[in-house]
Amino acid sequence: MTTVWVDASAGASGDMLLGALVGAGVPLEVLQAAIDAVSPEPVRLSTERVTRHGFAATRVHVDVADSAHHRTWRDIRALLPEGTAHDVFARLATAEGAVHGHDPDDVHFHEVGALDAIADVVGVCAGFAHLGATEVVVSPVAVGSGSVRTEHGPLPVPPPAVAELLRGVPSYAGPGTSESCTPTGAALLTTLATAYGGQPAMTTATVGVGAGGRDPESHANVLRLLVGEPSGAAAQLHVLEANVDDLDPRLWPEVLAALLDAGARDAWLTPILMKKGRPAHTVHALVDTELADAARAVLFRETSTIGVRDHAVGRTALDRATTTVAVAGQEVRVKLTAHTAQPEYDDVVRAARALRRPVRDVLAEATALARTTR
Ligand SMILES: O=C([S-])c1cc(C(=O)S)c[n+]([C@@H]2O[C@H](COP(=O)(O)O)[C@@H](O)[C@H]2O)c1
Ligand code: NI
Repeated sequence: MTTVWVDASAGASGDMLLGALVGAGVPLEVLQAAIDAVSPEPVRLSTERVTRHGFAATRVHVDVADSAHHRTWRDIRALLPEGTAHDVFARLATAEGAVHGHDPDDVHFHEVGALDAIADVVGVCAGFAHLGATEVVVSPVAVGSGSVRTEHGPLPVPPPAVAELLRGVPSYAGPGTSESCTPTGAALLTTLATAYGGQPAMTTATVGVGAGGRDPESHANVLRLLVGEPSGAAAQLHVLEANVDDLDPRLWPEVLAALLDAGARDAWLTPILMKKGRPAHTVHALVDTELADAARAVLFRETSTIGVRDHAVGRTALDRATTTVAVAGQEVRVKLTAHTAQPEYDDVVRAARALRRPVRDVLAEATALARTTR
């Protein structure tokens, strides 16, 4: 399992991503070979060590022979096999088609001609594949502010294609006073991302710092990749909450069950006194980022709430394992940590009923047995 966290707090572009991948240890030859396999004309990659506001970074130069030749998505699709690079271009073409009111097939890729875009997209996808990324978490994306000069005159930042590509994705202006995230950068991030948010719990092995061509006064214009292994400690979770004063109380157990079925790690109620002295409940669900939407949907579907709060929370969990002990021949699963041995209560009740013994006796015996087997 390899986790990659993309720090896009200074924005993203194809060349920043290429630089960060090389900085994180992906051999340039891997990127070059992937591009050579599809490019209709020669493309040459080279690297340069640069500094951005005092920070060392890798810049990848993409030299193309015919930067004036514009290709449409129809042309490029014919060059690309099915796969992630194909998906990135399809997203880009769909977004461009939407904002210009064109058929995606007829979309021309901007400014520098399609070869440069092919190199960026194919190279970046090959780089992530080389890392073996199983989880790609993308930070909120800085898009910049102000305006950007294009062939067609000035465009507001974020330019229309970026705004379209980042629909449903956390983004903000960030430190840049011009365009920080290009359409190619946005298409790459949103195709590769498996989740969005701050750095996930991980043990970082390598850090890649990628620079593009611009070196503005305002900030270090770099994109960082943290590459490592996922770790269970201090996971980033969410607590969803809603105060409810008008639900038939008989429904609450099913609401909690539905939240757990939707993948919540825990779901619980607290009694509260609401405005106008009304007795009510707060329903809470502890969820992983990627399951928050599903749990939120349960709250809207199964309760009468019209709003759900969301707090990002840290959580430090002890490593745990499950063992099975036999109490007078009855199997009881026990959850073990370095400090605790906790029999599964449902198993204990089933065993106690089968043995016609008090639940607390079976609980004590299962706990003692688990401690001796540890
Ligand atoms: O020329 C056009 S139509 C144009 C449109 C847009 C839209 O967002 S729509 C953006 N741009 C700018 O082109 C450059 C190159 O972007 P890449 O993704 O190809 O690197 C960039 O500055 C875009 O904002 C041009
Ligand atoms: Ni455009």
